[in-house]
Formats: sequence, C-alpha cells, structure tokens
Amino acid sequence: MWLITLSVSLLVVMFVNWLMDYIKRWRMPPGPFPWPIIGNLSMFSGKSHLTFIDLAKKYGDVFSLKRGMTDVVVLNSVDALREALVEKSVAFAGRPHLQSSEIMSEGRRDMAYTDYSPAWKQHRKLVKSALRECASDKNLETQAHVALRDIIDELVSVESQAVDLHMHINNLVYNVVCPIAFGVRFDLENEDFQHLAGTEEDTYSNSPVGDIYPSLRFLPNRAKTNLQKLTGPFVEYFKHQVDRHRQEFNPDNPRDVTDHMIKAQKEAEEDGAHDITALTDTHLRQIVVDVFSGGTETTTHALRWAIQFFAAHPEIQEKVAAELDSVVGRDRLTGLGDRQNTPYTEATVNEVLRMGIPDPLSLPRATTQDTSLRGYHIPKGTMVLPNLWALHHDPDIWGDPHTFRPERFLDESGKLMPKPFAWMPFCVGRRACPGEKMGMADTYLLLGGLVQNFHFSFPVGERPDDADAPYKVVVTCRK
Ligand code: HEM
Repeated sequence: MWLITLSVSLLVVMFVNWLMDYIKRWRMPPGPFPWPIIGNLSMFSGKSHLTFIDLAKKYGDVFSLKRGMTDVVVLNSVDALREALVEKSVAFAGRPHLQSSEIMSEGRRDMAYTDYSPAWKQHRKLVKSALRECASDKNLETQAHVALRDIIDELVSVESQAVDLHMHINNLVYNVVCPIAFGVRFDLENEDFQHLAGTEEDTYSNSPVGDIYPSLRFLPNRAKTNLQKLTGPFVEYFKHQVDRHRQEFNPDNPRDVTDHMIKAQKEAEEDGAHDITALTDTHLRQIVVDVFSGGTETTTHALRWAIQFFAAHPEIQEKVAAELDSVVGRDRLTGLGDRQNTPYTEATVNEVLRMGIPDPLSLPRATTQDTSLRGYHIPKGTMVLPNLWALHHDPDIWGDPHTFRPERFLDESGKLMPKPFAWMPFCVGRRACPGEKMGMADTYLLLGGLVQNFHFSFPVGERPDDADAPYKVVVTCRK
C-alpha cells in the first residue's frame, strides 16, 4: 500500500513541477511540446543545427526547447542574432553551467566556459595582448612554414596512395598553435601529440547526465566518469608545461602565451597590476588550455573540410594553385604579405569557413539577466544557441548556399568584397572568438602551402556522402 501511495505522490509532484514549468514558459518563445522529464531531448541528437532549421519554419526564427529539464532558446536568423548578441550584448554574454564544461575547465576557472564577470574580462584582455605578441604575422608565418615543411615531407612519402589525412592535418595545426601557446612541437608519432588529439575528440562524445538534468549532477554515471578520466591526464600535461615554463621563466623574454600569463601572475603578486584571485595556478593553466583547444580544433576542422571541398571541386583547387603560382611562385611558401594579391585564395578561405563552419552552433551562450527578444521573455540563466550554420546556409542571403563557390566573395573585377554580416564563423558580440585574426591567418597560410605543393583528389569511385565522415584522398605532388 505504502508503495502505491509513494508512487502516486511522486507522480503528483512531478506533474505539478511540469505544470509550473509549462506556465513559466508561457511568455517564452514558442516551440514544440516539451514532454515531462525528457522535454525535447531527441531534437538535440545528431546534426541538431539541421533539425533547428526545420523547427524555425514552424515556430519562427527564435524558438525554445527543453533539453531534458533545461530551457534552451535557439536563434536562427541574422536579425535574431544581431538583436541578441550585438544590441543586447551583455544580457546574452553568459555561458551555461554545464557539468561537462565544469569538469573540463576545473570548475570554470578558464575563459571560454566561465561566467560573464570581471575575471573573464581580465582573462580576455590578457589573452588578446598575449596573442598580439605571440601570434604576430611574423611569428605565425614562421611557425606555419616550419610546420608545413615537415608535413610536406610526410605527404611526399605517401604520394599516390589513398590516405586519411586526419592526423596529418591535426599535426600541422598543432605545430602552429602549440609553439605559440606553450612552446612545444610534435612529430606524428609523438605520444603526447596522439594523447592530446585523442582527448580533444573524445571529450565531445561524453555528455554527463548533469548536463541535461542539473539536479542529478552528483549521481555517478559512465559519461561523467569517462570525462573525469580523460580530463585528469590532459590537465596533468598542461600542469607539467606550466611548471617547466616557471623554471625557465625570464621576465625580459616572454616566449609564448604561457610565459605571458606567468608574467601577468607575477605582476599581480608583486604590484597588484591584476586581480590575483582570478590568476591562480589553475586559472593560468586553464587559459593556456583555452588557447590550445580554441586554436587547434577549429582550424583542424576547417582544413579537413577544405581538402574535401578541393577534392570534390578540382577546378577551384586549380584556380587557387594558379593564383599562388603566379603571385608567390614555387621557390617559397605563401606568406601573409601575399594575402592582398591573392583575392581568389582569400575568397576560398571565406567560403571554406562559410560552408564548413567548425562550430555550427557556436559555443552555447546563457542569459546573464532576465531579458526579452522579439517581445518574448527569456529568464536569466537560459541556454542560448546561435545557429551559425543556418545563417551560413540561408538562401535569402547567399542565393545558392549549398554550392561551394568562392566567387561569391569577389566583385566583377575579381576584387575581394566586404563579407556580409551573416558570415560569422567566429560569432559576434562580447564573447566572439578572440582568435579570429589568428584563425584566418592560419587557415590561409596552411591551405596556401598545401595547395602550392599538392593536388588532392578522391580515390576512383569513392566520394563521401556525409561531409563529417572520415574520408581518404589521393595526394599528388605538383611538379
Ligand atoms: C578557424 C578558426 C576559429 C574558429 C572558426 C573559431 C570559432 C569560435 C567561436 C564560434 C567561438 C564562440 C564565440 C561566441 O560565443 O560568441 C569561439 C570562442 C573562442 N575561441 Fe575561437 N575560433 C577559431 C580560432 C581560435 C583561435 C586561433 C583561438 C586562440 C588562439 C581561439 C580561442 C577562442 C577562445 C578562448 C574562445 C572563448 C571566448 C570567450 O568565451 O570569451 N579560437 N571561437
């Protein structure tokens, strides 16, 4: 009898909770019916940026969903993003308190997952100033050329074979970003490199229950344990890098982002130049992790797409090669000084980042206060997903969004035109990517160097259906 009473009481409590939540959502943007407990969970699986485009057709360009027990608002048009992230930039400058990001960032002591706060402002300022020094055009170019020379040797050794270039591309990008972040380069076989690359990919396939049901965050579950197991050695690696930097530290010669952060920490301790409570050893380590992760994952993704697009569109690949041949020649690698004379290559980079956008839903945002959008109420702490993929594939803006066509960024005389506001692979507003300049320069240099030296094609009869699936290409040296 007591079991029946308990079950009925539980059901009543759950129903009342659900009803109160349903009423709270009355003034929020419309959306599909949220089922008790699961909400609209199925809409977040797979390529949710595509599901959201379909939902926008029914509910409008701002709609809300329930991810388990968590409210989510999706922004699906350029006007919605402009109003939220630019015009109400402070109200939409937060990050959601996800259990996964809490584990990965050692309690949100980093910059990318932390709240909009004075500590975040301080970190962002320090990172931007460190990048100005360490990712200057000259340094970026040097690192990119060293990395390219290594990979060129590797690719020559697999000429004419069908190869999956995944790890080669990872290695190429790591060898630009890691020297700038913490002064380390890797060869393909290096165990640390393989561990870091593996961890980066695996962390995203582990979403703990607490991400969806925050009140259950304390319960043990496999995804949470897996994430903790992955994060432990990853953090240890960065701890070791920071310790090594402390031993070699010379305040008159900060060599990379890690040295710059140690310098800022020492200045905070010695003369109060910065807030020391936001510059503990954990913060310092996590900021280096942000630069590493922010710089590697995205550019790797962009280059993988680029090579796939090139293999699918040999005529575009040949046009880029011909432009680089005539402007740069074959005796040196493409440099950043060549950018203004190679508009077709620049336009191709823009087009790669439009169609192959590395973060289709950006990094999730959260509202920092109760606010409104398009007349709808959005409570403080609501997760907000900017669907950048929708903007990049909006037929009203691009005409033929599913065609890979760099010419869309050029005028009739072949000059580069200003990019439309809807082109935003780095997102916009307060939290927009601080590595945009570096990301654009990296992609240009690495893509340019690869196309100068190689032609990429799909093996006969093989062409991937799914752009995100692993694929092989045949690499041919340009004579
Ligand atoms: C093609 C290259 C890149 C792309 C497409 C890209 C894209 C993005 C996007 C979409 C965001 C979320 C912005 C938002 O919430 O408004 C972001 C944030 C961030 N990115 Fe990048 N990124 C790239 C390269 C880089 C590089 C090279 C670095 C560092 C050197 C970097 C560091 C970061 C950091 C630290 C954040 C968090 C910013 C914050 O929360 O304040 N990214 N990036």
